[in-house]
Amino acid sequence: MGEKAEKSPDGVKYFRLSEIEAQNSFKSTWIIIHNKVYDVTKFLDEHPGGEEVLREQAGGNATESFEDVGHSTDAREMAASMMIGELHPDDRHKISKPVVTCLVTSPFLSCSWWSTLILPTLAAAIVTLIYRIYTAE
Ligand code: HEM
Repeated sequence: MGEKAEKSPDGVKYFRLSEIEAQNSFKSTWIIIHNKVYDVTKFLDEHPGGEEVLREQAGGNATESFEDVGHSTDAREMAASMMIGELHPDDRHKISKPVVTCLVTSPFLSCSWWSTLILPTLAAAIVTLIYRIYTAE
């Protein structure tokens, strides 16, 4: 009870995360991208990126993988035609990741926890090394 699909005030169908997670088979494959729910069952063997990548995300949050690929506008329009509803607002926190504060940004690295830790540490180590060499004599 309570954990059933509902409609938002503007008529969008809301799915609970538990309902979406159950759609992870060949018979029915749903994925979540930006809190929207897509039924990609019929699209599996048409996907230019292959069905395997979609099946790996089945029943779960595919937002990051979808954006990492840098899908075209065409791809986004195709996705829109497969949208069947949205993740229930009360379940959205369950799939969102904690926000990483980016201390160091570099064009070669994306902001990740290790780059924010390793880069400053490495920089400090190099400065210390140079300082030691200059003050050795
Ligand atoms: C409804 C969702 C999706 C649609 C409509 C879609 C559609 C497409 C389309 C049309 C392309 C061709 C390139 C382009 O136009 O950007 C493509 C490529 C690709 N897609 Fe998707 N995609 C979806 C979801 C995903 C997800 C969730 C993943 C990863 C888990 C993924 C992984 C890829 C990869 C790796 C390629 C690149 C293939 C290559 O360049 O050889 N796609 N997709």
